[in-house]
Amino acid sequence: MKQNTKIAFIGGGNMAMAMASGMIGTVCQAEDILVIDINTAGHDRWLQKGVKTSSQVSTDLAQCKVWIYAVKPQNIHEAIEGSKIHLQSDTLVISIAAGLNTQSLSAWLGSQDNPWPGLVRVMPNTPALIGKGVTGLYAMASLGEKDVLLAEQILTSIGSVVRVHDESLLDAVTALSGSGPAYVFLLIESLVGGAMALGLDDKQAKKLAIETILGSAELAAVSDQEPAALRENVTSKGGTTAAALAVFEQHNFRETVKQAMQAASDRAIEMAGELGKS
Ligand SMILES: NC(=O)C1=CN([C@@H]2O[C@H](COP(=O)(O)OP(=O)(O)OC[C@H]3O[C@@H](n4cnc5c(N)ncnc54)[C@H](OP(=O)(O)O)[C@@H]3O)[C@@H](O)[C@H]2O)C=CC1
Ligand SMILES: O=C(O)[C@@H]1CCC=N1
Repeated sequence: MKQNTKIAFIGGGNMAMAMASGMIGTVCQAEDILVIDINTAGHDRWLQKGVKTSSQVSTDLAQCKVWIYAVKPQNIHEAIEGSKIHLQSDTLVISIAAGLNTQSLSAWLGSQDNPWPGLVRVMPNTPALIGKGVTGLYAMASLGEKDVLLAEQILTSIGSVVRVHDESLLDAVTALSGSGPAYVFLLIESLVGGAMALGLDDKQAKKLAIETILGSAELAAVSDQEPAALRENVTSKGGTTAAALAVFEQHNFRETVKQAMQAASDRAIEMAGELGKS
């Protein structure tokens, strides 16, 4: 990435903050970022990071080669309408909004007859805050490979990137890694609750739960054994793990997870239908 490439976030909430935190000091400096957020309540957090913020668009936006729309899906059409006047012919636009597809977004950025060609749709996740995110990326076929590489370079600064060539798969990515951190936090909450019921205190329970998840994930990442084999390694015949797993099976754990992910994916498709009309 060229030095001093300017990057704008339109919407400066949780996800923009998570992404910018990973980007600053790796692919850019704080002064290379511009945040436009109509909600001034969060401006102080950005100023403390040394990032310029504004509650309205200005010609500063035209100086930014990369625009990242990081508003809620229901606000993106309005945000595009309010900013697109500053688009330059080489602006690379990245949308992180769940559900909304490139067909709607590129028509809003350009027009129905002349859709904006320079668009990448991505699905990051909140561990980006500590550089451990994982992002699904779909690039429109009309986008030049140089811009795809630029998008990948920016996103690699907040973790790893998985590119998909069929846009509909981004809804599956949303159901897995986009929403996934919430599933893991729910698991941590449940483990802590279970441990406290068994007598451990909150601090002990939290440490044991988090370290177990961290260690298991790292083991799965480096091991040449499949997750199922790693699970079997823990499960002694007639032992404690077998007793616990039997309860999970009785309550259809796998089916529950599958149904939850289906609901997330269905909701992404539903939002695209509700909001994605030009
Ligand atoms: N949170 C997550 O884990 C993930 C979220 N996403 C996607 O990221 C996007 C942002 O989510 P999140 O960061 O949680 O949302 P937030 O609500 O935290 O942040 C969005 C910010 O944008 C502001 N805003 C609203 N309209 C405009 C506008 N027209 N111009 C400029 N700013 C505006 C909002 O102000 P106000 O509060 O006044 O509305 C708010 O401060 C969503 O589209 C979501 O689908 C993707 C992956 C993971
Ligand atoms: O809950 C949501 O809609 C967003 C998208 C993925 C994570 N958070």
